Amino acid sequence: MAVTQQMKTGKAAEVVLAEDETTPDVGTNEAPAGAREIASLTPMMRQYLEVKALHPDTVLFFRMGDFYEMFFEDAVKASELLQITLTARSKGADKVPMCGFPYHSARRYIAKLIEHGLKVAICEQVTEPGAGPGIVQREVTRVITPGMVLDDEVLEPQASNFLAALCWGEAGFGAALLEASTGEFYTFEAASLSELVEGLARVDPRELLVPQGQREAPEVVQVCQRLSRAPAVAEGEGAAFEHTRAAAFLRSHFNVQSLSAFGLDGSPLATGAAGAALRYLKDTQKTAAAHVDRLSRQEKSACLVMDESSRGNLEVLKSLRDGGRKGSLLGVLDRTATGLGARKLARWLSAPLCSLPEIHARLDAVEELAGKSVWREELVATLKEVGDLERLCGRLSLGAGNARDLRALGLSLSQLPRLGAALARCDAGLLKSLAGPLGALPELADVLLRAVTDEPPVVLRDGGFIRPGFHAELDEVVALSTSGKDVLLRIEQREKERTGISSLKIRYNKVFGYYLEVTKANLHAVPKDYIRKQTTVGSERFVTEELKEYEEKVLTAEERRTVLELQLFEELRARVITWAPAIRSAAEAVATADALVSFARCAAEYGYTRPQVDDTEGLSITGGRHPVVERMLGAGESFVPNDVRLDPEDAQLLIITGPNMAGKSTVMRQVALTALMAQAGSFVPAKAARIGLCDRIFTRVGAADNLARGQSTFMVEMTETSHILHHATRRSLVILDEIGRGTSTYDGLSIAWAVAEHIHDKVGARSLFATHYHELVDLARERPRVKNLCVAVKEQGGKVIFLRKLIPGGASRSYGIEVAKLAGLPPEVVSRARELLQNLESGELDDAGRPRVAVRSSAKRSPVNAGQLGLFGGAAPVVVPPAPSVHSEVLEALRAASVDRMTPLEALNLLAKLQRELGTS
Ligand SMILES: Nc1ncnc2c1ncn2[C@@H]1O[C@H](COP(=O)(O)OP(=O)(O)OP(=O)(O)O)[C@@H](O)[C@H]1O
Repeated sequence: MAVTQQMKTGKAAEVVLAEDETTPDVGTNEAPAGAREIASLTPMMRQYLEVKALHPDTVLFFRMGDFYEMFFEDAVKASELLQITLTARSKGADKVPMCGFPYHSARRYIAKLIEHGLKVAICEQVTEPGAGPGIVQREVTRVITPGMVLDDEVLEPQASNFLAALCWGEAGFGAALLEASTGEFYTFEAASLSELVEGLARVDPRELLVPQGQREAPEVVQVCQRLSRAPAVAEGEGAAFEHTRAAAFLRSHFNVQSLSAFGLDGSPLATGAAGAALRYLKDTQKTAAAHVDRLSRQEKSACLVMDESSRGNLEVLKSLRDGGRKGSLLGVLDRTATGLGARKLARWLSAPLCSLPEIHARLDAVEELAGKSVWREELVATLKEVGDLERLCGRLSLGAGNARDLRALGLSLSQLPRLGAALARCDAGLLKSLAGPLGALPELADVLLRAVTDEPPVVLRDGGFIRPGFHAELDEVVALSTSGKDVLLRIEQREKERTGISSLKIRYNKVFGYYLEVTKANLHAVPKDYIRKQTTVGSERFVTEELKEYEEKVLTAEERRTVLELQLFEELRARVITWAPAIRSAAEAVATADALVSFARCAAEYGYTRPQVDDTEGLSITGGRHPVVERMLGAGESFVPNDVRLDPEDAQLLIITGPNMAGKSTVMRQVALTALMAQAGSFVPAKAARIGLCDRIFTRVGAADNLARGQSTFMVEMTETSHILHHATRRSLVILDEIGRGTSTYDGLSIAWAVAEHIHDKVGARSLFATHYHELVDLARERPRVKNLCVAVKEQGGKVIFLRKLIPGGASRSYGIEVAKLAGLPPEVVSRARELLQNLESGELDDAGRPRVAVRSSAKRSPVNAGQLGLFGGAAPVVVPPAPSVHSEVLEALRAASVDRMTPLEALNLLAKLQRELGTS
């Protein structure tokens, strides 16, 4: 990094430009390196192509002085995506497409390319121009990929940015999740693809790393399709995933004899994935990755599992409307003060706990913080002063940080003792335990704040970031360079007086150094001891022996100052790296405190209560509200609370009926969200709640096409339902909204009924089942643990009033047509729908066996027209006289038969005759 920074000089730019101008022949604009005559290229373009050949799948930013340039197809692609002008190097047939921008705007452009899922390789000048024979040497110093980002401008503060390395075999899948900017590193193994996707979805990775040649493997394609945001896919060397090699690599990185402490014994797939992920980080960032100092294994049973579609349906992290945080549970509950806390909270909501002691520990902490409002807000004020410790430490450890990062780290660390002292005074065990890691770093904070100035420059090479008084030698050199400048000013004044040339100036440029400039009109007054250096349009430039001497002193002092400052920066950085594990522990404590404070703020401000979480299999919520819907209601609207009780003994499956728009989905979702919040350690929007631990939450809500997966709405619905039936247990919470609506009524009803029976008889999971099939309420008569509930409405003056109240019993009507009317369907369509509904309700078929539904009321009055219209018949009905059919004769004979006066034999004979007439015997 230091070398990189040293190259950022204007002088380098001049040399490179000169090199540019003297190299007109750069070949044709057919890009691939292999296809061109390398020998005929200029040395610099040869160098470019050599570097590019090592990084073929990246956009190569090639440093040329103060600019990054791109060539060939990279230039074409980048100019379009970045909206920068495409130019050409050289002319005629040898034109090479090229584009570029000043080095200091690189972050912005990197961010854009990463957003498009591309990788960027940064190729820097690693020798000083003119330092040796030939052209400046260049090397790729970092590769930035969607999953390997360190820069604040590219990263969202509240969101994690994970790489997921995957490998698979007969035993299943191994995954490693690595966050380059913070050093978080986890592994897990999965027996099936669904389980793998569940584990990955918790962190929503930006990039997948798979073994060479596997990018198109069905496993990879499916993972990409099933995640809510398709990640970029990179391939890593196959050998890096190989178990023994990966294990050796990990052992050497963590400096341990065995990987058993990381839970990797007997887990070849997880080990392979972890080894490959860490190697990818080291290879792309070209560093030792010291901040990755721990690796933990995620156990499935440790947290409440939600599959990707359930998490999406419940809008836990993102709203379904636009994929943003607003309108999601996270959007409501995130009142954190730091990026660290926001990321922690998102993690807690995507993986709620399954361990009662841990849940209770969080709830105790939230209870204490919720009850002490003044003190809580003081904590918030302190937390706001803490920067992103994880990312600051990560950047500095990976060699990508600058002096501003040191200063920000120093300021943040200096707040920790205050935070620690406040937490140590708490009663809740979890809060108290956070104080420990916060007290370990005052020494580092002190050094950083004493060393770095208040407003250091972004670019290290610009210098001036070490505070006076921190380093004696540096102070001396700085004094010399500034006093040298004073001397130059005195010389200028003296020479003006000596020559009488009042416009005489001492100036500086990189080629000639310091010189005296005299305008043409004053040349007659130039003394003999001036040595002419250069003539320009309006003036002449001179030097003197005295000026040369001072220049030497000033420049030497400035160079020495730069060298010293960079050296001091490296020393400070090394100190940060030494303290990295302690910084990461402190960051973890800050994040936990912040997330708990955020829960407490919501609890206090939104009127939440502490849930009772236990290991029973029941669930009971009194006066429950939907945490998001209640916050979205407009002025004058208020949320109607509802009670829900699920019990394995007598209310395991609740069938919820009610008109459209009544609030069925809302009440079911609020039950799921309440359970999820409770297990994440949050208070819940209810008067009282008792939640028996859930192992998984499943939701099958709404019907969304998944065209990307090539499946129809109904297919998606059935696939998800089948997943639930296979994976739900007695401890699960299942939310099913309108199962079967994606197909014909009879098919849908049959499927819904069979699914409900299966859940009751075989699965035993606590379930809520909303449906428009009123027939389903009959299930309660047959099955002991089925209970019917409906959402009440009132009819008043021909209008439907939604009461939003959940009451026992089944709904008798749908009011779908009333809702359609509310939605503005044309009046004639609404009244025709009413007519059709009446027909349907009075029987399916008319006497002639035709669908009654189509008959218009007016037509019913006229026997001539009976049964003549097709479903949704046209404006001019075609009159066809009813053809006597065998069926209608048989029906007529049946109708005429007086069964109560027949002997059994007569009845049998009649049956046989009718069958013969139908041709079935
Ligand atoms: N308890 C409540 N208090 C206040 N408003 C509510 C309540 N429940 C639902 N609502 C409002 O009613 C709207 C419709 O609710 P919801 O989508 O749950 O109805 P639904 O019965 O599932 O409808 P459909 O059968 O058409 O899917 C919600 O968007 C919300 O604004």
